[in-house]
Amino acid sequence: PTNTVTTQPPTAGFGHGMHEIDHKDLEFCEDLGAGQFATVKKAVYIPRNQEVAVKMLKPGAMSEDKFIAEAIIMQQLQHKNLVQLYGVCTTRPIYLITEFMKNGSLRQYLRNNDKKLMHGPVRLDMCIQVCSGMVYLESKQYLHRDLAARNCLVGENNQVKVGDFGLARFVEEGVYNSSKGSFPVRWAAPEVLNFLQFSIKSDVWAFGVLMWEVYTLGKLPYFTLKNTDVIEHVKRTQPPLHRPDKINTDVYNIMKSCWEKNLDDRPSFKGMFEKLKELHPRGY
Ligand SMILES: CN(C)c1ccc2c(c1)CCN(c1cccc(-c3cc(Nc4ccc(C(=O)N5CCOCC5)cn4)c(=O)n(C)c3)c1CO)C2=O
Repeated sequence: PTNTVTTQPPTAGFGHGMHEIDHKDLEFCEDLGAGQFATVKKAVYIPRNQEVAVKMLKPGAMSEDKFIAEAIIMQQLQHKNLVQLYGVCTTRPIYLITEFMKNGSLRQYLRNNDKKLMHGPVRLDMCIQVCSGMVYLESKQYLHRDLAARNCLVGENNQVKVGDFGLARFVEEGVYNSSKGSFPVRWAAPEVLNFLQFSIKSDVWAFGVLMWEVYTLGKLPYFTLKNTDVIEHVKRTQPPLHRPDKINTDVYNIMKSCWEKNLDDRPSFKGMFEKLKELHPRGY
């Protein structure tokens, strides 16, 4: 029932429990880019003099009402490896105010910093951080639905966080699978390609592809194939992606386990997290 009085749980807002942020409390700085669904600007949240990112949903790209309702749940998802949603401006255009990550998307970071990322531990550490954020979402039975290096962000000293979790649900019908062919086929599990069957196990499949992106320093999965051929390839090729150079066999085995055809044979994020931590030289 919506009419019960609930004491606001401690939210990730700016501490005052409200999830509504007023436009006038934001001082905008430079553009951070425009995704398919939103344009994002850097800003300062004046009352706390805090750097934030402001995501302005592109009108029509996402159903705004559904999103506002979801924002309250998203704001309560709090973990050091999830980009924190601080609050929303519900007056149109809808703004989402999130934590600012100074080094942008993980995919860009991998491609722009390949020199210093060449040695193993850093790449394994990045996979462990993403896995840690996904262990938390798994524990909350919250699906990402579009896990990929482009949807993760990098902060100070190689800190990696999972972003835009759950937003895929609010993309207006037809935007994802529109003629623009923007559906993330290269990260999609067979049951998603066949039946759009999303589950934590399809997020696990995507995590395996993300690990491959990290170890290839941001290569496009199946870069020799075009989207339509990827669908056929994934259905009949096991493992779907070749072994990246200079990867530890145990790490590659974990990556391959994400791509089991039968989703029940794929590991949990919790299970992978434990195994990945054991493989890290500095130990966790
Ligand atoms: C439905 N799905 C899956 C969605 C929905 C929205 C979005 C995405 C997926 C993912 C893409 N995206 C999006 C679009 C634009 C910005 C952000 C985006 C970019 C940030 N940070 C930065 C920092 C620096 C730079 C930069 O310019 N450089 C160049 C110099 O070297 C350092 C990096 C870019 N972004 C940031 O902190 N947040 C929270 C979001 C984001 C991430 O949020 C979205 O807004």
